[in-house]
Amino acid sequence: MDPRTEATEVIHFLHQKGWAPATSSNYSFRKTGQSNFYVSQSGIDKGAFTEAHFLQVDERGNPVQDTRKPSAETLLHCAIYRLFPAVHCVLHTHTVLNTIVSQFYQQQSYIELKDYEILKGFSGIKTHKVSVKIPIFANTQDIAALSIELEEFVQNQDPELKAFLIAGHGMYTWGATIADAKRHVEVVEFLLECEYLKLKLKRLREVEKVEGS
Ligand SMILES: CSCCC(=O)C(=O)COP(=O)(O)O
Ligand SMILES: [Zn+2]
Repeated sequence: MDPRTEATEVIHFLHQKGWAPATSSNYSFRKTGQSNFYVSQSGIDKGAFTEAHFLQVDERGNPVQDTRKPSAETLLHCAIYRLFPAVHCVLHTHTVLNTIVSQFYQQQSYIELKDYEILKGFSGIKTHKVSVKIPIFANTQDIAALSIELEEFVQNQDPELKAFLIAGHGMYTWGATIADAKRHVEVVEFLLECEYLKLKLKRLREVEKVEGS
């Protein structure tokens, strides 16, 4: 399938799931062997997104013969493609869960996902007996600074990074193919829901303990 068509289908899937409300979220794909990539136009309602809303940018995020505005977060996509040469698709979602969980866990600066079977949905993971830490960066309107922070984090702390959260904002993940990136979004969102519910159950148990004593 043409990557533009495939990526557009994924965007509609994410929008239908409620993971890209209003004009939030942005997406990109890169063709094999190219440094330029295609990123979503800024400010588009993702329910109305069409293939024509992708525009070509160079590796620094500058539009190639196009006057339209690429996503305001294009520099994060640039950083991810620079860091991971095998990556061909980057997906960013704004979900209720990734927005609130990232704020809730912001102080510890990461959320740890471990002992879950679905972790095998991440490319390269073959067992549930792993711990995947999703870092949480502070939200900012300075995307250039955030992309530098991301690059330094990957280079110095986690060269195998699979996804990251921006507090009160959203989640980024990526993959070698568009299908891999979509699967990674589903894995992260599923596990954030698990962590959220686990936390609620823990609190419930604590309340029951206090009330029972
Ligand atoms: C209305 S959401 C605020 C911007 C944002 O976080 C986002 O993901 C969409 O920005 P874009 O420039 O890609 O439309
Ligand atoms: Zn965003």
